Amino acid sequence: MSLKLGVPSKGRLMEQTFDWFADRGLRLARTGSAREYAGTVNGVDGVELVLLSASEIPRELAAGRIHLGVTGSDLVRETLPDWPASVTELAQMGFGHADLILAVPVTWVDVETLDDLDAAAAAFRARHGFRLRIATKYHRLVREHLRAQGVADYQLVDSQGATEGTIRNLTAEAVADITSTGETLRANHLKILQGSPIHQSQATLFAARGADWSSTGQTLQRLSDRLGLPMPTGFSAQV
Ligand SMILES: Nc1ncnc2c1ncn2[C@@H]1O[C@H](COP(=O)(O)OP(=O)(O)OP(=O)(O)O)[C@@H](O)[C@H]1O
Ligand SMILES: O=P(O)(O)OC[C@H]1O[C@H](OP(=O)(O)OP(=O)(O)O)[C@H](O)[C@@H]1O
Repeated sequence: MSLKLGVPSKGRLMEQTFDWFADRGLRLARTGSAREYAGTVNGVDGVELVLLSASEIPRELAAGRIHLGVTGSDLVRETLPDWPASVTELAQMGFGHADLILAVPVTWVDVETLDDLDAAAAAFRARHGFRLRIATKYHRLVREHLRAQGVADYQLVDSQGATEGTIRNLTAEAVADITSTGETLRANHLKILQGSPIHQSQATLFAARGADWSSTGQTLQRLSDRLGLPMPTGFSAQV
């Protein structure tokens, strides 16, 4: 049985993943046409490349259908309840950095912090008769963060893309989304609430606890050696 390595199938995340492995002596390459999501790994025997949407990789890891996977740390935390029970982090890869933040319109001059948002949310509910709406696709992470900070007077509305546009479209009053350059927020006249981001994400190499390691433990050992990573505990090489 080969060890299945899942990597993002397109865009910068795929290219930077290929570069990260190449810097460590492993050549990842797509095979066939640009639309064929299969590939090869040269440098360590017994590793099969599986190209997947970055957002599907957490679920594939949790189901044990891939042994290793590269995706954003935000997507693993958002997708998998109790993620450390399903996967273990092998390496933070140093690219794909993005902060999950809360943002409100720049015209809300009295709202700079989460405490301010909490106060504004109470006033909003009193005035409008419904809870302030926060648009996001990061439901789990946002709920956990707001619960930990004692903020309850809000509702989440789902937005799977173009989230910053929801305020202009009057479907939300605030957004929780990832940002890297800040350009999308600026273009939509939004400002980030002060304080730590909800999560600081980067591309990360994960191993699936539930995958079948019975015949792939030795391959993981060879791969870890090649990448200069310690062999993770609980995945010991099988002879
Ligand atoms: N503007 C950005 N800058 C840096 N990282 C980003 C940016 N947008 C997304 N990311 C990161 O890239 C990863 C993948 O994001 P995204 O959700 O777009 O992938 P995806 O849903 O798999 O894409 P698709 O469904 O179109 O294949 C996430 O971990 C996210 O944090
Ligand atoms: O801070 P910036 O560099 O402007 O990047 C932030 C934008 O990037 C992501 O969107 P993406 O391009 O993935 O499209 P989406 O809106 O469909 O999620 C994210 O959702 C923000 O909209």
